Amino acid sequence: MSDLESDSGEARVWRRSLARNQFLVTGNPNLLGLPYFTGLEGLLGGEEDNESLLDSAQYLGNYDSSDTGSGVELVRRPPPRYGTWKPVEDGITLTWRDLSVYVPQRKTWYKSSHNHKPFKMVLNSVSGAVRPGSLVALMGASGAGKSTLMNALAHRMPGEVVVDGDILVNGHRANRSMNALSGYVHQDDLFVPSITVVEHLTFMARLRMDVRTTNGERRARVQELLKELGLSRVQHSRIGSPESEKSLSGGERKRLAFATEILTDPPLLFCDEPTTGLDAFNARKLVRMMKEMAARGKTILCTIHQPSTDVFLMFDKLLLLAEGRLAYMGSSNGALEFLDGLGHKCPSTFNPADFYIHTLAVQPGHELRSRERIKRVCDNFAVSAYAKDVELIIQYQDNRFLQFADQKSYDGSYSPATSDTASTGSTQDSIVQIIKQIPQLPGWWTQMYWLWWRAVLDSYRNPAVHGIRILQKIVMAFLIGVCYSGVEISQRGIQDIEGVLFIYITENTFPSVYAVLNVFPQELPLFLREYKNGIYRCDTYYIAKMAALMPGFFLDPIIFVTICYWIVGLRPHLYQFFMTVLVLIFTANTASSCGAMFSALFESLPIAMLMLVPFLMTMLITGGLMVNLGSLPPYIGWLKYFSWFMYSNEALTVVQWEGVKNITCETGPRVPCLKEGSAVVERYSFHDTHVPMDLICMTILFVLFHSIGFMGLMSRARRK
Ligand SMILES: Nc1ncnc2c1ncn2[C@@H]1O[C@H](COP(=O)(O)OP(=O)(O)OP(=O)(O)O)[C@@H](O)[C@H]1O
Repeated sequence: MSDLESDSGEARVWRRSLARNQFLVTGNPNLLGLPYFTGLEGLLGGEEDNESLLDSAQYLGNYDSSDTGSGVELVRRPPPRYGTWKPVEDGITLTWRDLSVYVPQRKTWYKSSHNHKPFKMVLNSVSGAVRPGSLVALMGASGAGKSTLMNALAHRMPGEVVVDGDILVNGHRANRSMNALSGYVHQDDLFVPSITVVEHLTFMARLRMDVRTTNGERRARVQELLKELGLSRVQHSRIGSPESEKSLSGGERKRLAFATEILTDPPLLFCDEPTTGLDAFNARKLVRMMKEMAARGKTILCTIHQPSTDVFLMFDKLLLLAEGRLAYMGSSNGALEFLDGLGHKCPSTFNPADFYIHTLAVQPGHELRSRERIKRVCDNFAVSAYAKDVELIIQYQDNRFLQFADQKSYDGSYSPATSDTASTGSTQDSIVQIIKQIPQLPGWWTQMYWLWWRAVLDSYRNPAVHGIRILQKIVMAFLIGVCYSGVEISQRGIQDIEGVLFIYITENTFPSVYAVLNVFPQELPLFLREYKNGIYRCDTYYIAKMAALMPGFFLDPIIFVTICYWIVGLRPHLYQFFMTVLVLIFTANTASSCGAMFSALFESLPIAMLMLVPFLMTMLITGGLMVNLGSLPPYIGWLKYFSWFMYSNEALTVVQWEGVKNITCETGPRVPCLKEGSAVVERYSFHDTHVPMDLICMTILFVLFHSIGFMGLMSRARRK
């Protein structure tokens, strides 16, 4: 050891050990002259005790600290074990000041309109700070606003919710860049049920880990997490869903959700009740993992319900919320002292966590008294020394922000007087400058590929989507074939042939529409969450989802026509057969695009169905199947241009009757007779030169329906 510097006035000494990057510190860190410590000036207020040194050590984020009795030993942490990119070394300090959240209130018929307030305040001017290297427990009674606070801090609030106040990351407004910086373990976990645990983690590793990470490193990280979270045994089990064909237990799902969020080792982690549903052993193990992450400089904010005493003691700091207000923020022991000072003493037999919740809950039957108690606690906290400590950290972070703004305005690239929105761009740039090592996400094609991969696994493991549908197609093809077998080219045969073509169209329309109708409503919550987390774009999701289903809309018509065409006895030429298949492939795909449009436009399946039925009926009527197109009134006739039934019907009719001569006439001069195929085509107001145009029009409808569907999904994703 060698003395490197000492402060003569107050005999503060710091020394560095001979081992590289290892410090033994005694005295006030303000005097150390290290860049890490300079920022703490004023924050520590000249305190010299070891506790503030430990805090300082934690503040550094990339140091481990221990109290040796005579001083504090700081040891630089080893570099991360995986990936070519390194986690953020300086860590993240998250601060928020006067944060209020207002949620919209729906107007109900029984509430008089003058009493109706459009917004309800669920968070009331809450301020706080979380420093790197700390594991903070966010506690409060049910409905206190814990999830709301976490969502607001994580910038994962629905669009209709109003968030007022400042949220700063290392002194800068983070906004959407928060997605790249943070992981968020939600209270309710959402997965694609048909894929396995390892497939899910592989998918996430491909889309969330830095693009420079090698495949071997990704696989190693997945295996490491499976092992650490005790999921190796179930890695090849399907995740399943809690309502049906259950596969993973609730605890396993929780652990998988946690593994998903820590895959990238984010510098900031929000966990909303991650231990709910876990047994004591797994809850302890999970919190210990968080503790280890915090010890590596991560910033972790975690809501927790009824933790056992030992789990509770693992948290460094405590944040208590009550009725949307801040009731306490500081060390876990400090909360007991603070409440004790207000006359709320924790009985020795009580778990402190239970005591806090009990003290800050609105107790049924004693609402008024409970609210008075909560108000008193919150009011007292606002003027307490604990609140001042928090305020000091916030002020320090504010100063960093102002320094940045001054610097930018000096450079001429930033004006502090500009609006919040205007400053967002510069602020995001600054975040990128500060936190240089946030993962670089994969590009458009990689996203497409992996989303398609997951969608294919999902759809082909779901028997309702393909297996049963193909079986149904085969059965229907035989049934229809038998009913119409032996049609002939005669006057009576015209009706039979047109009838069977009508059945072909409907049989390739309705199943295709309904096959996709539930695709988006069913997966909407998962899509919205993943989209908000910035895992992928809306267009890649939409296209991948459709691309995964599309082979079915090629296969269905091929199977159907191959069986049915020959049994019915339609024109026995390869050209007519292949053209019939082709037209029906176009029909099935256009119909599926219509289903996708309704699926994406409406949030739930029943509403999508409700809207679809009149639309399909209109398309069917204007398709020339039920009514001669020539007799449609002009004010409704234009709708036929949106009807793929019409294009398909025309193309199939032309293909069947093209070049047909000498159709036998019934005996008797009064019976009308169509002697040639062209006369049949004309009879239905079709044109025998229109087949290519029919195919082009169906393609245009396909693109139009998908474009509308995509825009619907996009606007929902942005709104929610
Ligand atoms: N989007 C919303 N619309 C209407 N009310 C909301 C919304 N979000 C939150 N609230 C209300 O705000 C209050 C706080 O909700 P929040 O979910 O944050 O509580 P919590 O402390 O996380 O509760 P719990 O522990 O039960 O999950 C509740 O009364 C809730 O009904």
